[in-house]
Amino acid sequence: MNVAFVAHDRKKEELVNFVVAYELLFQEHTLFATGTTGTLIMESTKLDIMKFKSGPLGGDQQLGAMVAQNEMDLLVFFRDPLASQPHEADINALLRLCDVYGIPVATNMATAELLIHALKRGDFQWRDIVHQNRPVYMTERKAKPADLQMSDYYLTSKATGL
Ligand SMILES: O=C(CO)COP(=O)(O)O
Repeated sequence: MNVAFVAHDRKKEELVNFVVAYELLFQEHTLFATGTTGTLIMESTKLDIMKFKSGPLGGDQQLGAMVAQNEMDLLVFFRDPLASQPHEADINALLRLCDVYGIPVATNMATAELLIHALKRGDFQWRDIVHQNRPVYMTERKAKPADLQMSDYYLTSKATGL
């Protein structure tokens, strides 16, 4: 499955700890993240993550583009409910698109735990039906972001340095 991680600054440590705890499970999936979140997770794990731009610089919108293609299967987005963000519009747009396309979203640890156990159990298999028309590289369960060509996806932090 394609899984995306995003966390606002005061939630980043919580998200990194969460991903570390389930690193073995996440190894089996194709991972994406906004820039800083992805960097922090990669520093604490051996996971390969395709990093988009930092959230305020368009990362939420890049993830939203994947959602709009129905290519994202799970979004773990630990947002900060006690701080306003300069890119609030982008955040709302991303979450809105997840509702448009019926994408499972966890915005806090409790929901993330539930969804991760569902992922482990195979409860996300219905997403394979959605992906029937996907290119092969996106349906490969074990495909790692490193195996993907840059041209396969949008501009990422690997290309932009952000
Ligand atoms: O701001 C964000 C999501 O709205 C997160 O972006 P970063 O992971 O780059 O900090």
